[in-house]
Amino acid sequence: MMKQKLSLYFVMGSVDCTKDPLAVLDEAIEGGITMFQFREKGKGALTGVEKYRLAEKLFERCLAHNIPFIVNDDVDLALALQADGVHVGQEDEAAERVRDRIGDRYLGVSVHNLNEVKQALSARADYVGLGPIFPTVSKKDAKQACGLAMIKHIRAHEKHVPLVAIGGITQQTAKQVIEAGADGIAVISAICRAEQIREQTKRLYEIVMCAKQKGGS
Ligand SMILES: Cc1ncc(COP(=O)(O)OP(=O)(O)O)c(N)n1
Ligand SMILES: Cc1nc(C(=O)O)sc1CCOP(=O)(O)O
Ligand SMILES: [Mg+2]
Repeated sequence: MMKQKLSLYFVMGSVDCTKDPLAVLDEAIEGGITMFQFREKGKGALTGVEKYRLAEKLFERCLAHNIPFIVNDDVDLALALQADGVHVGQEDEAAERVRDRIGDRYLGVSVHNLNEVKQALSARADYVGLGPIFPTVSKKDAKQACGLAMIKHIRAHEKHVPLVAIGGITQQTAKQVIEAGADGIAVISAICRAEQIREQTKRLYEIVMCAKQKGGS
């Protein structure tokens, strides 16, 4: 179930969009995204009531289409909205504490190596986000790219962990990412920077689903 939801995970905030974020999300939903993360971060990001109002509207769209709505970093916001889950990184609120606060909502944890995967699992994470796989333009403080080899390494040691790969993934690389052992791809620019968001999202979805079918996951 979780592995299916991770297939095409769209991560986005207003800063990533060149047009109305609601219109971007609508098109991405029409294109077939399977999960959404509200990541309102970076220069010019909304805060306070404005951030809350945008989150509320994006959440409504996801609810209407049965797409899990995950909040990045901000556990208070996730609880206030009764969102489907939270995603935290190694420098955010500790995963164990987040799990205690959110109960059985989804918990995603960013990881960069096998040790962090094991820690995330002991904190009762529902999935891990491994990245950056490739260099990314969307996260200023991203670590060095770990490449497809890290996906293979983690999958060799943790056969069942729901794992989504993130960072610089495009239509050109999505197939290799799934073949390396990821259950899905998480993207910002491959959707936000697409000229035709609906069509490009649909293409990404087809690539991922086709690669997953062949790999039997
Ligand atoms: C699915 C997914 N994976 C990884 C991240 C990165 O989280 P983090 O390292 O906490 O960095 P920020 O996104 O908070 O800048 C993610 N957001 N989503
Ligand atoms: C939000 C995020 N986290 C990363 C990590 O490595 O943990 S890379 C990243 C940005 C992903 O955006 P794009 O698809 O445009 O490369
Ligand atoms: Mg974070």
